[in-house]
Formats: sequence, C-alpha cells, structure tokens
Amino acid sequence: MTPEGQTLLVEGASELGLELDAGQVEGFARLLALLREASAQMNLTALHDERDIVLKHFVDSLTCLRGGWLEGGLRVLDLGTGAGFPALPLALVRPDLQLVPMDATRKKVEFVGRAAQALGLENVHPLVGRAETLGRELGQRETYDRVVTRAVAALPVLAELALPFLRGGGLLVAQKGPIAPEELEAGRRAAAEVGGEVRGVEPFTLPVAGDARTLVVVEKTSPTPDRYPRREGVPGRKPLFWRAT
Ligand SMILES: C[S@@+](CC[C@H](N)C(=O)[O-])C[C@H]1O[C@@H](n2cnc3c(N)ncnc32)[C@H](O)[C@@H]1O
Repeated sequence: MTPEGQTLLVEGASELGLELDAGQVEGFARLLALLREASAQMNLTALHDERDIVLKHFVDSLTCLRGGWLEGGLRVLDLGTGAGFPALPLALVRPDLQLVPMDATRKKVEFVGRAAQALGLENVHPLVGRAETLGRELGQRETYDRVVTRAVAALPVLAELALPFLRGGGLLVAQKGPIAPEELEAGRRAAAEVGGEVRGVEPFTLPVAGDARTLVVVEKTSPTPDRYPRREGVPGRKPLFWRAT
C-alpha cells in the first residue's frame, strides 16, 4: 500500500473512532495485495484502484462498528460476504469477534479463507452456502449474536434471509446506501413477519469520501416461523411486502 493509501486508511478509521496500530495497517496492506493478486485471476471485486479499495471496501466495512451494536465477544455471521466484506476488516480490528463470512459462491469463500490464513486471523471461519438453506440447519439457525451484511439485497429480503440465523435478542446490522421510505416500510413489515423489529435507522456519510450510507439495525424479538426462509431464490424473487428489483 502506498503512503497515501495508508494515510487514507488511518484517517478514515480515525473518523470512526478507531486508532489503527502498525500491525493492523500492515494487515490491511497485505489484504490489499492479496485482493489485487486474486482479482487478476478471477472476478472478485469491481474496485481495483487503491483509493477505492481503501475507502469503499476497508473503511466502509468498518462503518458497521458505528453505534456500538457489535460490542462484546460475539459470534457474527457476514451474510453474502463476497471477497470478505465486511468480515475481513472487522476481523483485523476486532480480534474479540468470532466471524463467519458466508457466501453462495465457493471461489469467493475460498479466497476469504486463504486471505484469513495469510493474515493469521484465527477468528475467521468461512462458510459456503445459500442463506435459504443454511438458515434451516441445526448449528446455524438461531445461533448467531449478530448478522452483518453489506450490499446484498433490499431490506425485506435481508430480513427473511438473516433473521432465522439470530438467537433471541440478536441483531441484524445491515449496511445500506441511502434507503427509500418504501423499502424501509416493507423492511419493517417483513421483519415483523419473520420475528424482528427495526431498532435503528442511522444515516451517515462515508469518512473522507462523503458518500451517503445507512445502517439499519433489526432486533430478533421472537422465533422465526418454520416456513421462513422460503426455498432458494424465492426471497429475492418474491420479497415479502416488496416488489422484486
Ligand atoms: C454485491 S455482493 C457484496 C459482497 C460483499 N458483502 C461486499 O460488500 O463487497 C453480494 C454477495 O452476496 C451473495 N449472496 C446473495 N444472495 C445470497 C444468498 N441467498 N446466500 C448466500 N450468499 C448470497 C452473492 O454471492 C455475492 O457474493
């Protein structure tokens, strides 16, 4: 990572109240190198420029720490982690969290596993599969303290996919761009249908870059009915209380 990239990373994290130490900065630099190397071989991420990766993957991932929703030694599922976001940046700055980056695409999860190993991150436990199927499995359903998710689906779809994984009192922390009132309203109704209640909707801007973001927090308030999640592909094709995009 160039000195400019390091400065952006440190400044961006600092705006979030995180003072990165030299070892953590080195970890992000290695992750940048691994991402670029792997992106040359496979379609892993749309961002290639150092500034974009630092701000829009690394710092953006860390914004889910805003609001203190992830405090404590929690078991956290990253639903639809892709190339490891937000799971890998979280694992680098929060060794107390046990992170399970999950994605339907095996090659992406394999990259996340290789990266975690190369970075010496023992708190990362990658998982391949679709949320609709894993969310019904013993050992997965109603076992997580938190689900984080970034850039995966509209809120009503996320509610159906994520809430089954949460134990009672657990939280879904969804990283979104600007969210329309209609999506939020459908999300509230979908959450209620699958055993949740929206607890927080926090608009903010991405450090340094200034892009609009929203953190939506949903609490698991009652067990998810057995009929959810519906079978693979249905939550996205026929979202609860929402039009498909
Ligand atoms: C746009 S990417 C975002 C990746 C990452 N969270 C990020 O912010 O860079 C969405 C990812 O979600 C995964 N995904 C979508 N629906 C899924 C599902 N039902 N179960 C598991 N993974 C899913 C896709 O395979 C894809 O890798």
